[in-house]
Formats: sequence, structure tokens, C-alpha cells
Amino acid sequence: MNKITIIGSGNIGLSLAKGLVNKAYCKAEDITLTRRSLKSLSEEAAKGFKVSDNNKVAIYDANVIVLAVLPQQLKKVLDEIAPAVSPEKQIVVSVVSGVTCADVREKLGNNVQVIRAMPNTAIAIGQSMTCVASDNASDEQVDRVTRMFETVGAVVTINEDLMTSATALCACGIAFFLRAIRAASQGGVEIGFHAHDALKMAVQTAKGAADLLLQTQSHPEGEIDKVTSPKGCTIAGLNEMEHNGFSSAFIKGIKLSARKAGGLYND
Ligand SMILES: NC(=O)C1=CN([C@@H]2O[C@H](COP(=O)(O)OP(=O)(O)OC[C@H]3O[C@@H](n4cnc5c(N)ncnc54)[C@H](OP(=O)(O)O)[C@@H]3O)[C@@H](O)[C@H]2O)C=CC1
Ligand SMILES: O=C(O)[C@@H]1CCC=N1
Repeated sequence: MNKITIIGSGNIGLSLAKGLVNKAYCKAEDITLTRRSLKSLSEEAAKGFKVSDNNKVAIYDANVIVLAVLPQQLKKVLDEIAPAVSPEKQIVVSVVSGVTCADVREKLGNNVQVIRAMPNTAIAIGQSMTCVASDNASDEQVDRVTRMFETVGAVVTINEDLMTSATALCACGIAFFLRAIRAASQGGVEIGFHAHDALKMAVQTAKGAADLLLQTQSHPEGEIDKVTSPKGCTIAGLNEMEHNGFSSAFIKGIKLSARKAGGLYND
């Protein structure tokens, strides 16, 4: 039986909980959600989730403890739950950016198995890209956590030293693509579409681009070559974007996010 306690039920904690229930990994009643402001969880309580503002009590029954507070809030939470964690029956999964498995064990004890996971908010609809890493968990526990995240998206297992890069590319990355879609829709309005039509067209076009790569396993540039007719309008627009730093801006943003993600714990 999967009993999961999510400590820190904000944006990503709740997205994970919703995704797991929507994809029938477990029932709402198998998930305990915590935060300090309990009234903010009244909607989830009405949907059958257990809710609590007492982390120590909330982890009592859990097989899986998910840490999903901000990096700057984590030390206090770890100090609070340390005496109550049972290394024999519980595994700790941390989605907290910039905090290593060793950092977590420093507070919870060296015998606790810790797995880091880096999902994105599309986990709520079962479409996350989640990276998983651990430096001490057994293969069996890593498999178990991988299967959990596979019910709500794709999973790649990585070395822990690439976790801040995964944070930038996948967790922050969804915001970068969302902004790109928003920018496309704003361009669409300038060339004549009403806002809601422009957004719908931009969203479906972005989905088509992603699905094309996923389903054909082709390279983006190969697909771009099929769109850019000689002397045509696509290459004119694409080159104008590149003259204005499109790829360069994207790459620089990802590099800055990765640097920032690495420093959040002691921020
Ligand atoms: N947002 C995202 O897309 C992603 C975020 N992450 C990581 O997940 C973590 C959470 O991020 P995010 O969801 O955006 O942040 P949020 O601020 O939305 O969520 C954090 C939650 O933690 C709760 N909280 C704070 N202190 C405690 C405490 N002592 N006990 C219990 N709950 C507490 C807060 O509620 P209250 O104030 O009521 O206690 C809040 O709801 C971060 O470490 C982030 O790096 C990872 C991948 C993606
Ligand atoms: O912005 C942040 O710090 C968090 C981590 C990854 C996504 N959101």
C-alpha cells in the first residue's frame, strides 16, 4: 500500500498529489498534505485528501515522505521530522531545488534513504518530465520511486551532480516554453487575431511541434528544414529572431537558472 505524505503542499506538492490521484496511482485518502496554513487546504480536504499542519504526526503512517517546501524552509522542517522518521519503513523523496541527498541525511540521519526528484508542474496532468537521482537509496527504492513518477510523466535517472541542470532545463523549463507560447500569441494579435484565437493557435502549434519530435524522434533542425521554403517567409522570420538573440537568450536563461538553483539552500 502506498501511503504518501507531502510536506509543503504548495504549487508542486499539490500538482504531484493531483497527478497521482488523477492517474490512479493511489487514492486521495492515501495522501496526507501538510502546510502551516491549514485553511488553504480546505478544497483538498473536501476532495478526500488528509490534511495536517503537524509534519511530525503527518509522516507517522507514510511509506513515502515527499519534501516539497522552499529550499529556505527545509532546515526547519528536517529538524522537526528527524526524530519521527523510520529509516526501515520510510523513504524520503525531496523535490527541493539545490539541496543534496547528503544535506537531507545530515539532518535526518545517515541510515535514511533519500531520493531527489525534479518534476515540473505538468505533473498535475500526468505530463511531467521528472529527473530522479540518489546517492544511497537501494535500486529497489529508486525503481519504486521511478514507477511512481512514471505514472505522471516521463522519468530520466541522472547523476545527482546534474540535478541543478535538470532543475533549469525541466522544472524551470516549462515556464520558458509557456512564455514562448505567450509571446507567439502576442505576435498573433499584432497580425490580426483576437487574443483567445491567437492563444489557441499558438498552443496547438507548440503541441504539434513537441509531438512531432516525440513521435518521430527526429531532430528539431530536420523538422525546421521542412518548414523553411527557399526565399520563404519562415526563414525570414526565424533569422530575424536569431538576429535578435532568440537561441542565445534561451541558452543564457537556462544557464542562469541552473546557477541560481545550486545556491538556493543557503540563500
Ligand atoms: N514550482 C515548481 O514548478 C517546482 C518547484 N520545485 C521545488 O519544490 C519546492 C516547493 O516549491 P513551490 O511549490 O513552488 O513553492 P510553494 O511556496 O508554492 O510551496 C511551498 C509550500 O510549503 C509550505 N510550507 C512552508 N513551510 C512549511 C512547514 N514548515 N511545514 C509544512 N509546509 C510548509 C507552504 O505553505 P504554508 O506557508 O501554508 O506553510 C507552501 O504551500 C521548492 O523547493 C522548489 O524548488 C521543484 C520542481 C518544480
Ligand atoms: O523557481 C524555482 O525556484 C522553482 C524550482 C524549479 C521550478 N520552480
